[in-house]
Amino acid sequence: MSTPVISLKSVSKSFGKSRVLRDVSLTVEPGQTFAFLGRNGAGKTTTIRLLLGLLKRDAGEISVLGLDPARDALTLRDRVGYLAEDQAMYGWMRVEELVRFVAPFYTGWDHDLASRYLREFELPLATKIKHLSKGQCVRLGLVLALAHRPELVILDDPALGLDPIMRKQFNRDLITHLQGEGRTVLYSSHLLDEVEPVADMVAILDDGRVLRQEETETLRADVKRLVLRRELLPLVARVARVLDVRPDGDDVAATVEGAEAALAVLAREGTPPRVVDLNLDEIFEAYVAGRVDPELETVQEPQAI
Ligand SMILES: Nc1ncnc2c1ncn2[C@@H]1O[C@H](COP(=O)(O)OP(=O)(O)OP(=O)(O)O)[C@@H](O)[C@H]1O
Repeated sequence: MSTPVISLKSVSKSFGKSRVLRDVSLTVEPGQTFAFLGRNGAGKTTTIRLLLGLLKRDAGEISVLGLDPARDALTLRDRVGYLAEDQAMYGWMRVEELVRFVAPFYTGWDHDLASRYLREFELPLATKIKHLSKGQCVRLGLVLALAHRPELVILDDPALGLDPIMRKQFNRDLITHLQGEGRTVLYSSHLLDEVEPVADMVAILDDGRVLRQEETETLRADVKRLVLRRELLPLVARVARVLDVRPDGDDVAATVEGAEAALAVLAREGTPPRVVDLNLDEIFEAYVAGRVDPELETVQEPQAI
């Protein structure tokens, strides 16, 4: 087993009385593109700030590239590329001035690569930062995050300020390029259709807790929507976790974790359901906003013990 690039073990963080992260454990392996998913306020940015040593944890262990960010934040800054959600930049500088200003902070700054990204992202070198559009600011932030060829790239909602065409290009070209170079990418987002084609691993964070970390393909195989007669639900709930149930004509559509076991038990009963494959968006929604009857939860209780 290789050493993980990122490891969080039982990490907690509060701001005053508000507990923002509860017992968070995550692992990101070298070369992975890791999608860190959560709704607004779930705790994604707080986790990222802990990884960069910009905040201190209250409890738990964190290792990034083998270092403790609370102690080695400066060393890490040289080895990690970070694009913040709301990147603050010196508005009075021109694009080329800012790039020249930032370069000496990094030992591995690659001037040719910076020029290439500036060209590819069509950034106007002589324009002042304060006159750039939002999308241009994101693209400039990316140049600054990537030109020192970091081993780990952390992108906090990077596609947020980009138009749909730029977003597609971003995913197809940039992430593929980073993957091709073997870089590890942690990509925080709630624009899931953007993440789906590029992520190897997915973690779903909700209200400061990790609900699931799984390889994207495994998650898709494990979580399915089954359309079946309502009276069969308790049977399913005994072998699988029902995340969401909603009416579907005379039947119900149940989104379940553990689809294989559910299908096996329904096959034994001679009542195979209609199976619907789900995209990441639908899986995410089932985990964070799924609704299940209270009576079904009672059936499920023994499973949780
Ligand atoms: N410095 C702070 N002081 C107090 N509360 C904070 C601070 N930073 C974050 N929070 C709170 O912690 C919670 C998690 O915020 P965080 O920014 O980590 O969420 P997020 O998942 O990144 O959300 P978004 O997708 O909206 O950026 C929120 O309720 C937020 O208000």
